[in-house]
Amino acid sequence: MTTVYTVDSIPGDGIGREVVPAAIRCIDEVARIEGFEVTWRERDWGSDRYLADGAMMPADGIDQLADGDGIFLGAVGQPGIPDHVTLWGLLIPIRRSFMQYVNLRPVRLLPGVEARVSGAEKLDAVVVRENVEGEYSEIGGRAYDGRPEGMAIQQSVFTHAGVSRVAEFAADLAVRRSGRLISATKSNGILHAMPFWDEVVEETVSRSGTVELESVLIDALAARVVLRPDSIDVIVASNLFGDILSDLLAAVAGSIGVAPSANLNPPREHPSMFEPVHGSAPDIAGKGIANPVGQMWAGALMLEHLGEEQAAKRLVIAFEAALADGIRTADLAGTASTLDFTEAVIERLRSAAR
Ligand SMILES: NC(=O)c1ccc[n+]([C@@H]2O[C@H](COP(=O)([O-])OP(=O)(O)OC[C@H]3O[C@@H](n4cnc5c(N)ncnc54)[C@H](O)[C@@H]3O)[C@@H](O)[C@H]2O)c1
Ligand SMILES: O=C(O)C[C@@H](O)C(=O)O
Ligand SMILES: [K+]
Ligand SMILES: [Mn+2]
Repeated sequence: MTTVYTVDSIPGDGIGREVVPAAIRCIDEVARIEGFEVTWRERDWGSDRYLADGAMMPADGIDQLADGDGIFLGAVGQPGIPDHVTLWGLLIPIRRSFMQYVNLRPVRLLPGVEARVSGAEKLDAVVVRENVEGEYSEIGGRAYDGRPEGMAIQQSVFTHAGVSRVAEFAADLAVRRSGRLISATKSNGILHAMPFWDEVVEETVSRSGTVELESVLIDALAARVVLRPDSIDVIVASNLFGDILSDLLAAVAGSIGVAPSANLNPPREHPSMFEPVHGSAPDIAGKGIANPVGQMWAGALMLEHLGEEQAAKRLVIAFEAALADGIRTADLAGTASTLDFTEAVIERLRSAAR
């Protein structure tokens, strides 16, 4: 009997609507080759829906996703709508409702891509970003809007459970890689939350036995990413620090357009969500030039999560081969369109399967 996976696809906004269909074509192709099927439940959720109905997704949107095997997201965000409305109306509720507390963001220099800084040739790292608490919180408020007394207060939330589970995940990953783990911190300036982060990370990682833990202040770590990218393997970081570091590392690896992310619910009690690191890129949306590699790689992470490791490998090998052959989009100084690149990947999937 053929295995069938049910995946909710949410292309969302901007280039999400270009790179999601591109990646789906490739996933369907590897599924055919490997002999399984994906039933896509396409959701037209996002900014257009918000403008028409006042909500990014239906009131029972989370329930609709709950029984699926995974969620395949493009990006949300559109000029004219405040970015917190689009993020908190769709992306963040999904991450939180499904306890996707790990945001896994691998990054490495892909074949054929020119290193932007020296040392990036050997860049091969993973950011383990805390994904449901930290600096992202609903706790706070505004007062006296529009008056000189106008103010905003935003509380960070760091819990023992939240920090230790993400640290444990990162330590386990470090054990399977170099054995080294960097914790991004700011315990010199952030008086309560970051010393707490340090303590809980240290206590958790020490239980893992062999992992060599290095706490690095986030400002110095940002510089180190650029100056010595090859000195970095696994990083565990709070929600905001991990967000910033992942764009920075992606840029060092050539383009934000190639970076994938997996929003994981490690106990597998709920579906996980796979998306590129990048956003809806309104500056290039509709031009057909977006790099679909980040979305394709996110698709490979999803296939791996589903247990289809062979299919995941095939997909990564195929987009790497297309890049190595010089087929590259404009962000990587190439001339290929999204469609050209996608066709090139499909061609390589087919010829490798022959
Ligand atoms: N997970 C998400 O849904 C998510 C992530 C980040 C940003 N956003 C939203 O996206 C919107 C735009 O945000 P931004 O401009 O800060 O970040 P962005 O990632 O959308 O774009 C930053 C720059 O990178 C380029 N870029 C991004 N992806 C690319 C790709 N695949 N190929 C080629 N070039 C690419 C863009 O053209 C732009 O110049 C905002 O509304 C923001 O809130 C959403
Ligand atoms: O988490 C966010 O802030 C949205 C986006 O920037 C991301 O990296 O997923
Ligand atoms: K995204
Ligand atoms: Mn981001």
